[in-house]
Amino acid sequence: MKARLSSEMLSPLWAQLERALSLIRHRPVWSSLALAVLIPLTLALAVAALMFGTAFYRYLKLDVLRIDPYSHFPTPGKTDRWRFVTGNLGFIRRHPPSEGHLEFARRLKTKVYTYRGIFYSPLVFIADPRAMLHIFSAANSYNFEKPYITRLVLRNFLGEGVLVVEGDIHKRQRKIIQPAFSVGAIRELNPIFMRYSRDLADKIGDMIDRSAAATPGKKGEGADGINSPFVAQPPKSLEVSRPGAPVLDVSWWTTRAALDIIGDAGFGYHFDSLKIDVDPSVVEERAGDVLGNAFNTLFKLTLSVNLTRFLQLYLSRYRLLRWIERIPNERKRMTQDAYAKLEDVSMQIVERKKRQIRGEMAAELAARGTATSGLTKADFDEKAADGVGVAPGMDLLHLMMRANMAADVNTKEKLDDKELIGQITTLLIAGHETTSNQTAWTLWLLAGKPELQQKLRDEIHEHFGRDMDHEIGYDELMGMDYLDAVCKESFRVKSAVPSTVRVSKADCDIPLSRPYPTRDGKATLTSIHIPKGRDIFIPIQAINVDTDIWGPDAADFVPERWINLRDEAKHNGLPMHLMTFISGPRGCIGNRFALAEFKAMLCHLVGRFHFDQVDGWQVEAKQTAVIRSRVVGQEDYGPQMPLRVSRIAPPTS
Ligand code: HEM
Repeated sequence: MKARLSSEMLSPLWAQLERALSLIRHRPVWSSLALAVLIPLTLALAVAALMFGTAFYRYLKLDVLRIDPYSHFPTPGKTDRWRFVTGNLGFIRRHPPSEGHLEFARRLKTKVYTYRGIFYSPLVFIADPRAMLHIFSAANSYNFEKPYITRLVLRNFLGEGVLVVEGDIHKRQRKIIQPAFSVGAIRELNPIFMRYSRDLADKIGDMIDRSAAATPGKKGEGADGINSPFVAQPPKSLEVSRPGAPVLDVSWWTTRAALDIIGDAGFGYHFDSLKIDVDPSVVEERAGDVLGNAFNTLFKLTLSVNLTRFLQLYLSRYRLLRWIERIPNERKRMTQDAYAKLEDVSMQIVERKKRQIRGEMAAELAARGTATSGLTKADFDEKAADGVGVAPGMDLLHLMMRANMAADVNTKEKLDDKELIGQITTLLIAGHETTSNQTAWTLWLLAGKPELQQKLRDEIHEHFGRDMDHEIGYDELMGMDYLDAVCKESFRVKSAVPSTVRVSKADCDIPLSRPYPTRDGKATLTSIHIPKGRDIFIPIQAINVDTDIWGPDAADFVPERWINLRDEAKHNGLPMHLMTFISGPRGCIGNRFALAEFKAMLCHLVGRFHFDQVDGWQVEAKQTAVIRSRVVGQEDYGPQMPLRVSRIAPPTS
């Protein structure tokens, strides 16, 4: 029956193929046309038949015969016209990040359900903290990997970095790089965070002052005022700008600051992206920035996914079809070229650091007067833990490489050059748009609540002075209570990475904190059985706004909740009580770095300027790898976070 069904399904395809071949045999003039049109058409039909066949088979198993392990889970049913192609993903995409999933949870009255992805593939949604802690625990983390396609795409520009690798390779890499992110090491980076945050504020101040000095009515002579644009200022923002209170895309500027910070604090590279002139007529591409340019090319190539690329990626999830990804084409050639450039500059950075570190180690050993052959791992662990001896200016890569060069680290444990290069691009991608977008969203949240903005500003002035003329150290920055509450509340309500996905490496059972209803409502689910190879959606943002943990106002931005945390939040077992950075061995290694950098930027911006939302403009979240912002009706301008920025009022006395 099975054989007859499939031959019946395939017969039109064979007929087409035979026609194509006979054209080639009998009419040589047409043979090239046949090759160019009919054979690809036949193959496309074959692929389509395979996919629709798979989708229909899944539908039968899940919803008709109900013989799939997920059949008894609640499910939202049909929400998309092309349900066998996009499952429920169209509905999810039409909503802001996490909102589509939360809407399903509300409709189904549960935090555990399944929905359908591409070609009806079943995904499970689990917004249960106990399940999350189980998945991300040290014991289980490596049984839940990133999906193959995600790793394939990321590998294009992250090479063998810690974000991409899995299993024992990840364990080995993480062990070497972890000490570079210790409190002691981050403390030493504080001057870098502060310096670039001050530069960022100076740039914004410069634009406000130029707009204040504007001659109303004088148009189009460079950024000399209100009638001329500043760099990266869309025309609509220019139209609503006022003298002394221009509307600026703050995310564009925080992204530049974060890029400069990660370049300098991450691996000692100076992007100098904040040095750009605010006058668009003098904007120049920095020809010398090979690393930045190559990275941008790779980023754009990776993000532009047309139908062919989508099919290539989708089919690569099947082991037998992985060769498809290796077929040479123009995109592949461009990707390889850009990566070669990136690799070349990164290798120069690595080589330079190796020479520096050898010199440093020799000097340290000479100063100790010991006869040992080198510094040991304990030397680095000890230093990283208390910060003693982590010399100022030692960037993350420098610390990673020092630990990697310790005399007593087994050669097999060490990171090779390719892996070190992978860490550079990983730092760039993981540590740049995340913090910059988080900062931009926080300014927007504060702009919507001026009284909270002022409360934060008062605390900032207590520490930095009314004119922001004091420098403060890491410990003082971390000790600012209201700032801490604002940052954590922002991480909670606008998590820069709102979700991620994992795949089970083997059949497993995931425990739940409480029972949830089954599909027919007649029984309950007390744990979840996940078959090998199934995708699990990790709802970071949804757990962060769970009313059971955070109370009925969970969706609102209320920094005060951190001053007196609810017991349910206090004991949820997550780092900082949040899902934002997930947890365990695959949790965000840069969370301390992110927090310190974010706080420094916020202090310098809120301490010097007042931020307002633009009347009548609706800012919406759009999910890419991180959540970005755009304005409804101004989608053509792409991601932006326009806010009206003015200098704070001078003291009254
Ligand atoms: C607001 C800021 C940030 C947020 C919300 C954030 C969030 C996350 C999340 C959710 C993951 C796990 C992703 C997954 O496995 O699917 C992650 C991983 C990672 N993050 Fe962050 N991150 C932030 C900033 C940073 C910064 C500043 C750095 C570096 C300086 C960094 C470095 C990394 C690295 C290296 C990983 C991979 C860790 C591993 O797989 O072992 N992140 N981050």
